[in-house]
Amino acid sequence: MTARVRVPLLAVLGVLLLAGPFLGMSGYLARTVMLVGILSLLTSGLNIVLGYAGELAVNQVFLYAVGAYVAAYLGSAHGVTDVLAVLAVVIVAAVVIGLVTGIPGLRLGGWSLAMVAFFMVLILPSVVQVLEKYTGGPLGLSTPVPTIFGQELGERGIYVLIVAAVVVWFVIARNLIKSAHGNAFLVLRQSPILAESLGISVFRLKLVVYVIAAVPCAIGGALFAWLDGFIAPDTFTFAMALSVLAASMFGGATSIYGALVGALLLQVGQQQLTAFSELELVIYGVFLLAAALVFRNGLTGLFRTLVAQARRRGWLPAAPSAATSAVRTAAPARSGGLEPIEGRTLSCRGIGKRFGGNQALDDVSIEAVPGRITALIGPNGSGKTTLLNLMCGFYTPTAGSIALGETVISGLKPFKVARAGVARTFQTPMVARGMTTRDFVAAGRYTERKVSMAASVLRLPSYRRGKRADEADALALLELVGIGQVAETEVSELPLGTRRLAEVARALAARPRLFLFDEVASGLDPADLENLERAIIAIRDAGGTVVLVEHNFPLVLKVSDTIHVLSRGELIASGTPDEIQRNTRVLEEYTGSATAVTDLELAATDSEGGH
Ligand SMILES: Nc1ncnc2c1ncn2[C@@H]1O[C@H](COP(=O)(O)OP(=O)(O)OP(=O)(O)O)[C@@H](O)[C@H]1O
Repeated sequence: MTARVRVPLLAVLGVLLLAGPFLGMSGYLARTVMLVGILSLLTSGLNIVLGYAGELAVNQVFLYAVGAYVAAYLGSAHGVTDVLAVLAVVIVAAVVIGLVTGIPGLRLGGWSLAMVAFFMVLILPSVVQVLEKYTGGPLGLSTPVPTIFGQELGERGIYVLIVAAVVVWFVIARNLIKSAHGNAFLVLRQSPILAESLGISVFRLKLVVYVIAAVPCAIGGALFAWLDGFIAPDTFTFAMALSVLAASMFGGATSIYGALVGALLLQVGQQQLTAFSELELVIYGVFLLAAALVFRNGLTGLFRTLVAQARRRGWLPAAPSAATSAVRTAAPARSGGLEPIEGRTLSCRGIGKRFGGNQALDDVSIEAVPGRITALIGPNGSGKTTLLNLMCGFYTPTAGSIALGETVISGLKPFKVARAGVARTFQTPMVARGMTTRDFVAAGRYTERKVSMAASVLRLPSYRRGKRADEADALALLELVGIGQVAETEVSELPLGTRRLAEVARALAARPRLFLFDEVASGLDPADLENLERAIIAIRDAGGTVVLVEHNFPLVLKVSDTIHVLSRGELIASGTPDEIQRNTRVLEEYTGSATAVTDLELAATDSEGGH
């Protein structure tokens, strides 16, 4: 469904839903709609933190309780019932709790964070007890009727408030996720290593996602307190935490509206199964297992797969590509060249790297200069990738230092090295699932052209300008590496060779000063190889500093200005391709590897014949 149809359709549905009670909707149905809405807020919170930050932080019920108690306490103890004032306090409370639990929790990450989150839900009754003076303890707390500008909200008013809050939240979530920030979240979920190499501080972004995800949960709590007019600790149970998890898995954690689908299923299911309430945990367990086994991306994922299959078989028309052609015309025509790049000299001085008892690199000193291609070759296990990982901050040298221009980059975190102007590709290409090739390439510019989250949510002109420029840039770069035709294809579905070229375009998008290509030619067919060669030469000609770690000797001999040869962690030769081809030490070292020597000799013959 195109946005032109979807947006008005959703708007009409939203208005009909809002007007429900005025059009004769029954009280039971209205309550179901409100409960689905509230549960969808919690599910959306979990979806954001699990589906995008990749952290199983199931603390939504804790935040829900915080929202509910804040609303109830402000109303009953201080007479503050104004919806906007209370929601403002609730949001601040969610942010504070998000920060206080997220900063230590996210440092631990993984299962430790999941345990912390479960623990938060388990200790809730004790917290309520300890704070009895404010929470009413096990007896609970009644919540005065909420007001807006001094007017009390009746039943219909509360209904409109809840539905409006849910609609507003989903618009916010949608706008955020469908922006460069959402793409950065997807990169983060796919691989923290990839995120860091794009200049993203993984810890900071995870914290931001975690805090954002806390907000709808706490708002849901306040709405629930107003809906029922009374809250008690037995509302905020472990079973509820599981129901949120089940709703997320059913709807699909990376689908924006999957939270609504999951919440609807769970809420309606719960209402139908009240006779079996003692079996609640068992039922959720079965739900979770079924969701995990049958459809890993939830019902919305299943729906998307079915639509994609129907399109492939021609039962449905192909996906609209109007957006592509619009962007295509917006892309500046470039004659295969690049804008000038301000390359920087990379200096590695006396580099040593030890892994336990294994000296992977010993006293290696090399330099790569702007406007030149510097290749790093050597047999398997000679230390090439280790050196590359040192250059981009994934390892810290045990001896020596690395500088980019005047800046010492060894010892910096990878995202800081990336921000200093270092971009890399990976031996096994790393791409994020759930985004187009064009968006993946544009993600390379995430830290360069930052449009704030607020501007993205509000779709301000700065957001639109940034998006247009990023898309045009990404398309031009895809054209440059010869794969413009896959701009709208899901990047994770590209074949290996095309994925490698997409990575090169992504590296270029960051406008770095130093390019590190790790075995970028492996797996490429001749046509792709030609495109790659052209791109590397374009980078060099534009003034970039290029380091090429490669086993493809014909390519190395053809494009390199300088070649450094590593063997068992030591630098055994440096020179021009001609010098290296005739270096007896290099040929001797390669004799240890039958394929390598054949490759090098063959390559030498090839390149001589070729020139
Ligand atoms: N994280 C690590 N922990 C322990 N040892 C490592 C680690 N990374 C690399 N090594 C070791 O360092 C040495 C150099 O490995 P490296 O991967 O850098 O070689 P390479 O030249 O890139 O090889 P290839 O061409 O096969 O990729 C090897 O002995 C390897 O086992």
